[in-house]
Formats: sequence, C-alpha cells, structure tokens
Amino acid sequence: MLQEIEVKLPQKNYPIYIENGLFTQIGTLVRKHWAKVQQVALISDSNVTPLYAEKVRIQLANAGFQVYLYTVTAGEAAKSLGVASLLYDELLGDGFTRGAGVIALGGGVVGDLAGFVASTFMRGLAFIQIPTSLLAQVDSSVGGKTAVDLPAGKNLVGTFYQPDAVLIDPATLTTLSQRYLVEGYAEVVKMAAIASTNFWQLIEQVQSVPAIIEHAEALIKASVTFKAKIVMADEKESGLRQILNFGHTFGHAIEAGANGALAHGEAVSIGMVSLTQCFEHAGLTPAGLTAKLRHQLTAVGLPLTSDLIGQADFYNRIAKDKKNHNGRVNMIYLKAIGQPAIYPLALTDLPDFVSQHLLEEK
Ligand SMILES: NC(=O)c1ccc[n+]([C@@H]2O[C@H](COP(=O)([O-])OP(=O)(O)OC[C@H]3O[C@@H](n4cnc5c(N)ncnc54)[C@H](O)[C@@H]3O)[C@@H](O)[C@H]2O)c1
Ligand SMILES: O=C(O)C(=O)C[C@@H](O)[C@H](O)[C@H](O)COP(=O)(O)O
Ligand SMILES: [Zn+2]
Repeated sequence: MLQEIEVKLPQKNYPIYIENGLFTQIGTLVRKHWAKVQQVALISDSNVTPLYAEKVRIQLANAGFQVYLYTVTAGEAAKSLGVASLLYDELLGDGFTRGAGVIALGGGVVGDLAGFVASTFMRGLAFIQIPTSLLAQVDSSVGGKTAVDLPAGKNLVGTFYQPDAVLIDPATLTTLSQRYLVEGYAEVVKMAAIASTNFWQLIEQVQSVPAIIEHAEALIKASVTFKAKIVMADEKESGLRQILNFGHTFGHAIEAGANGALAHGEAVSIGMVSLTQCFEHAGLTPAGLTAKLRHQLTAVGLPLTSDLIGQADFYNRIAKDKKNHNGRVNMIYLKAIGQPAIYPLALTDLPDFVSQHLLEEK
C-alpha cells in the first residue's frame, strides 16, 4: 500500500511516498505534482542509470514529459562545482527554461548535486527526489539540504531547497552493494539514537546485514517520519535541526580527510562512537551508552575508529564546521537514547578534550 508522510513547511508542503514497487507509478505521481512541467532533467549516476533510468524515462514519457537524461560518474567526486557547472551547460544547451523540472535518481550524491543544480539554475527549477540508496531513502532525500564539496571540506557550498515530492521504492535496495547498504544504515542508527527508545528498540531487531533488508520499509518509515518532524520544527537549522548532525562533526572531518576511502555513513559511524566515548568519559553521557552504540554498529560491520582522529588535519577541518559560532563548535551528544543535547565547545579546547577523553583512553 502506498504510504504518504507529509512534510509541512511555511513555504510549501510536500509528500514522501513509500511503497515496494512504487517505480511502476512514477509517471502518475510526478504528473500529479507537476501539472504544467514539460521538460525534465533526469540526473543519475553511472551505476544507477543502467539499472533504472530507462524504466523511469519510459514512465515519464508516458506521462507526457520530454525527458533528458544526464549521467554523472558515480562517487562523492561528482558533488563538485565543476560537475554542477557542466550540468548547467548541458541544461542550457538542451534549451531548459524556468518551467522545467529536475529529478534526482540515485543515492545521496546525486540527490545533493541535482538539488543544488535545481536550486541555482535560472534561480530555481522544480525538483523531485527519487532516492535509490538506503542512505538517500532514510535521510538525504528529505529536508532540502543540497550541497557540493570544496577541497577544504564537505558540503561547504549549498542551499536549502525543498523538493516537491520524494518517491521511495525500497525494492531498489536489492541492487545496492552490501557496503552501501550498511553505510546507509549508519544514518538509521543515528536517527534512532537521537529520536527515542521506541526507535532504538526497532533497530535492535537488526543484528545482521540481511536484517537491514528484512526491516527496510519499517526503518525508512521511522527515519523519514522522525526527520520530517525535526525539519518541520527547524527547516534552516537555526537550532534543533543540528541534532541530525550527531556524529557528523567528527564524521565530516574523517570522511574528507580519508580522501574517498570512507563512505559518508562509515565516517558517521566512527564519528558517533568516538564522540560518544569522549562524552561518556567526560561524564555527560551515561556509562554504557558507547558500548550500546558500538554493539549496534559492529553487528553489521561498520567501522568504529580512525587514525585520523587527533591529527592536525582533523582539527583544521572541524574549524570549518558549519555549526561553529564565535569560536565554538556545537557538538551533539547523547544524555540518553532519544535525548540529544548540544555542547558548545571552544575550538581551542577541542584538542585537549579529545586527548583527555578519547586518545589517552586507547
Ligand atoms: N542532504 C542531506 O540531508 C544528506 C544527508 C545524508 C548524507 N548526505 C550526502 O549523501 C552522500 C552519500 O550518499 P550515498 O551513501 O547514497 O552515496 P552515493 O550516492 O555515492 O551512493 C552509494 C553508491 O551506491 C550506488 N547506488 C545508489 N543506488 C543504487 C541502487 N539502487 N543499486 C545499485 N547501486 C546504487 C551509487 O552509484 C554509489 O556507487 C554524501 O555526499 C553525503 O554527504 C546528504
Ligand atoms: O538533514 C540534516 O540536517 C543533516 O544534518 C543530515 C546529515 O545526515 C547530512 O549528512 C547532512 O548533509 C549534513 O549536513 P551539514 O550541514 O553538516 O553539511
Ligand atoms: Zn549524514
């Protein structure tokens, strides 16, 4: 049955549709939201295009859209100003104008890049997300954060630009590699840790990789319902939304410092564990919570540590975190499962904090 979760915001409302096999309804669903759109840019990547682009193109063509497919090379490197600029040129060359629409078909990389292009080309085209990785289905397709990276760090150029709809077909997860299924699950663990003990009990049923697929629909529904609630309360991240960054202060620095060796969710997994270990040692997180997190993440083979932590590059990258204010970085930690809190730590104190509470413990 088609499930619908509504994201209600001051400027617009939009639905997140979830159904196994939803791909057969894409034409109808997109037309429902885009009555007047004719030209559509379908942006995907070199792994997803051969699997799903033709299916989607036919559906859209049958619904009366004129579809242009643009395929970027799979991987984080596509989230760059250079690739965005190539896409602008292609759109111009193909005669795209303001009434057109952009559809992201792929993982979080395609979603962030296509959303960025949609939000900036001619000051904004209509935008729809069709996420195909677990990470994109549970997190990145919802909430309107779009971005490209700079050499200095992740997501340093971007916009808040909400889609008109999010179309999730969990059946696409059957073609996703185990590595990316598991890294996407790290964001589910993040959501559960900050959301509630109920959500945590749900993920406790996942003690192996096949269990992620088995419970996929429930995990997606719980994640997007929770994320939608946070986004509705604080769309532009002036306060509460920062909790969705649990694990990311360390995670972004580790991911960027690893130069492509770590996927986003893998870095977030390391970020959540190392940060929680610091706060547990500092007495702000209750004893035993790091072990709980570790257990949940290792059950599916996620990494927990990185040698990058404590290096100069690690602190330099954290100094550019978007949550920094007045020389302090807002660290998200857990007072308990479902009780995230913000700890503004002076950047100058961070190396000592990490040495004292994490590195000396090793
Ligand atoms: N905007 C947000 O709120 C938000 C939230 C979380 C993460 N992100 C961003 O998302 C990105 C990570 O997303 P990701 O983990 O999806 O990475 P990704 O987009 O690189 O996808 C992972 C891999 O899976 C492939 N793939 C995707 N769907 C597939 C399918 N159904 N079958 C086979 N292969 C498939 C991709 O080609 C890629 O090789 C990072 O750049 C991160 O910063 C953004
Ligand atoms: O939607 C949000 O808000 C998030 O923080 C979700 C994160 O999982 C995601 O990685 C996001 O892109 C990080 O945002 P950033 O502002 O730290 O770049
Ligand atoms: Zn993330």
